[in-house]
Amino acid sequence: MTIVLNPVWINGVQKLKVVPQPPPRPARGLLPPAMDEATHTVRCLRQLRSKDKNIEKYIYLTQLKDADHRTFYKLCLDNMSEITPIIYTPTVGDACLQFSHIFRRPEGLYISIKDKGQIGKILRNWPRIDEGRIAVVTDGSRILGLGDLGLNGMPISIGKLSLYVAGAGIRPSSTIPICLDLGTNNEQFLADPLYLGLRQTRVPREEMTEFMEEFMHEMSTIFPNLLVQFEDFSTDAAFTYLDRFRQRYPLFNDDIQGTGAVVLSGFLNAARLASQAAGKELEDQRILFLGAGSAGVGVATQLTSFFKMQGMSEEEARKRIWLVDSQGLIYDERGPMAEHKKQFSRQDYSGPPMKNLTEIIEYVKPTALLGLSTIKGAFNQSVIETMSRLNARPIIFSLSNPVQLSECEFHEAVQWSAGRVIFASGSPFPEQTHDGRTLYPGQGNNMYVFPGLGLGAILSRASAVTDSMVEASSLGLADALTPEERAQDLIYPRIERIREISAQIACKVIRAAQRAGVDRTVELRELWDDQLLDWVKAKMWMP
Ligand SMILES: NC(=O)c1ccc[n+]([C@@H]2O[C@H](COP(=O)([O-])OP(=O)(O)OC[C@H]3O[C@@H](n4cnc5c(N)ncnc54)[C@H](O)[C@@H]3O)[C@@H](O)[C@H]2O)c1
Ligand SMILES: O=C(O)C[C@H](O)C(=O)O
Ligand SMILES: [Mg+2]
Repeated sequence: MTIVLNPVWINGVQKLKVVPQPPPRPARGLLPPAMDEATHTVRCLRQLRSKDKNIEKYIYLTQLKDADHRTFYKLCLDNMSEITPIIYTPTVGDACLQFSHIFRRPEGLYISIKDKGQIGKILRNWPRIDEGRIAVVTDGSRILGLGDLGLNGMPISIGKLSLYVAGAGIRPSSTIPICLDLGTNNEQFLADPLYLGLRQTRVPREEMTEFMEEFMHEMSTIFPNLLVQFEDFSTDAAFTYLDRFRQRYPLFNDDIQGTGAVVLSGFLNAARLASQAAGKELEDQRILFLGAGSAGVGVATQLTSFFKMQGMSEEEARKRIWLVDSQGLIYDERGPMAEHKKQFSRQDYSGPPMKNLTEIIEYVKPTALLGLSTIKGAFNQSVIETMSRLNARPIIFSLSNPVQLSECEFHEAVQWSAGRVIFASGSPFPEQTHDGRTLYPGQGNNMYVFPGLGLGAILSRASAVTDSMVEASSLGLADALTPEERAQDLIYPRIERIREISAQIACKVIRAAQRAGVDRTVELRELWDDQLLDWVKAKMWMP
């Protein structure tokens, strides 16, 4: 790659900045005479649309990215709402299930338990060490709601990083998709002769922790400017390694923190609509969760901020939140429970275990019902009709992924609530017409947050990702709705505007990093807000 040194002014001082240049056009004769970029993008879009199955579209796009990443990202940017569901949720779920069968060429880094003791040596094999800025790391132990997929989880890291590039303009060469192979308990994969991972069950937790310590240490030594995003670790590992490493390295857990931020943002907008319709105050909201895993508890924790913004204490805020897991309503007298659930365990209920969701709704009288349970159809007609009887505009977020695990589909929520629902889902659903009106579902997926959160953390060279930075990303997203989007009752902006939104989120994150004193690009402190926004936008890579 050619390098050009461009003079730039920083705080009145002229410095030379390294600007990598695109590769030169192939020599005359090596391209057909009528080949031009714009028409080629149209050609690729036609080829993509000619495929019937989404998994074939996924394979086509993977190969296009490998052969010609500029055209791939141009296609993404020009067709965000069409392409995101293919390279990301929900199709990426099928890509993971079939990864060992559809695999063409390797992409990313594979580190296995067999590499313990020499992880640094393996990391040094990465061809672009100096450029590394963001790694998405999974151990494949809880891929979407699909369970333990072992090494087949790699497409999750790849898909998230494609959205970093498309959605936030992170330079492709600075992204590192990583899959840690610590074994799998997926018997079907272990028996599959094509499975690409180690043929062994998962290692005990103690051994995993030693591995993770070595991995994080070597990562920070070899890639000193790297932000790490943990993705789709099983519940206990997700909480354990976030707590263990977040003070020592710049990292965040997308399922706990990214999801918390995206749902807080959508909830802020939804609660305004619901409270207006009911003629009530924002502080009257009561939230019931189905699912108390890493995402459920992550979101519940972040939603306490909603109540604190209304002037409540932490304790009062928690009292507005009820959690249900596979055993039913979570309350102290039920008996021993996992550590992460305790903070939301109810002390004000002491009857027999309550398992039926409609009965729990009658007891709690929630204004909002949020699903992170992986249970398809859990929000059935009786559940939604009960929510609709209790609320002028019920808030229903059916957040489990992929689409076949969603607690309910948008058309069901519209029909059973007679068009009154305020709805968001993890996976995309088509819009609906009701009584001559077009209703749009929100996509409450962390994809709205992690690109901007990551961009802000990378550009400020934050030494840690603080709670205040995560919250700033959420408020940045909530504020990003345009008047037109608000007029259509949207609670999330349209995905086509993701670059603009990511830039706004990144600015809020940078300011939060500065307030927390974890920023290391200190010259950004001198910039006014509009200068900072311009600077962030100028940093974004364009295909
Ligand atoms: N929309 C998003 O951005 C987003 C982000 C993260 C996770 N998710 C999705 O959320 C889901 C859960 O993820 P997680 O990491 O919390 O998983 P998890 O395995 O940690 O948690 C699942 C939870 O659901 C509960 N559950 C299981 N069966 C139940 C039942 N029959 N009734 C009630 N509760 C039941 C479990 O007890 C557990 O508390 C997944 O489908 C994941 O894809 C969505
Ligand atoms: O990957 C997604 O689509 C969202 C989330 O991180 C999940 O695990 O479901
Ligand atoms: Mg995830």
